[in-house]
Amino acid sequence: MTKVHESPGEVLQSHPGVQRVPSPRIDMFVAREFISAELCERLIAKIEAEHRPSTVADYNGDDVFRTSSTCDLSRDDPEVAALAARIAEYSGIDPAHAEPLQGQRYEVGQEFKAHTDYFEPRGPEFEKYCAVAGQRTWTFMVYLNSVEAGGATRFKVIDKIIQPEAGKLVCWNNQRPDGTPNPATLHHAMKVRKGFKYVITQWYRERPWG
Ligand SMILES: O=C(O)CCC(=O)C(=O)O
Ligand SMILES: [Fe+2]
Repeated sequence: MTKVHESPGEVLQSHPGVQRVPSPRIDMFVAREFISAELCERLIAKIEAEHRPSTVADYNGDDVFRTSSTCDLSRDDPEVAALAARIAEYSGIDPAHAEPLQGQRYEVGQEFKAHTDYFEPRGPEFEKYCAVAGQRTWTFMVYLNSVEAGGATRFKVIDKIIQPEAGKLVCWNNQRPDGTPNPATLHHAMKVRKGFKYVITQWYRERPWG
């Protein structure tokens, strides 16, 4: 059993095979082969079956800021529910704080320019997105395929690039230890140059999702 006083960072650190990204500015971990190649394939099929243009909070006037597609993965799908449960258990985070799981799909030329996953505390849409469940805390992202070219995730403040690889988990705390948003989490899903890119994303909130 996970002890309640353990932080997600401590819980994550305890798993065999997990690597802490060596930066004093961000709590970030990578685990290869977090899910099987077979599960990756089935999740890709679900994303292919249903996706819509991705959206952004706090529109900044750039119509090509996020050009990917998003799939809302249903909790009624037992495989989706099992994956959400697995991530919660792995992180030690209360599953009630999880947003619905999403899939993201990128074609050649598509990207999500440098952004943070937290909502701008003074932004016009903070109230709309955060009134019930509060700010985003941790991001868990699993790459579902190895992209033929391009598609890496670049954290430019900490000078770290994560390459897509089927089943690889990357996760980070969007907040600093004092609970304020951490600008060092800035990241860019770089353009796919060849093939497709698929990921799943699990975001957690300060309070239960509702
Ligand atoms: O696809 C990626 O590499 C990153 C995706 C991302 O940053 C997001 O969906 O918030
Ligand atoms: Fe992001």
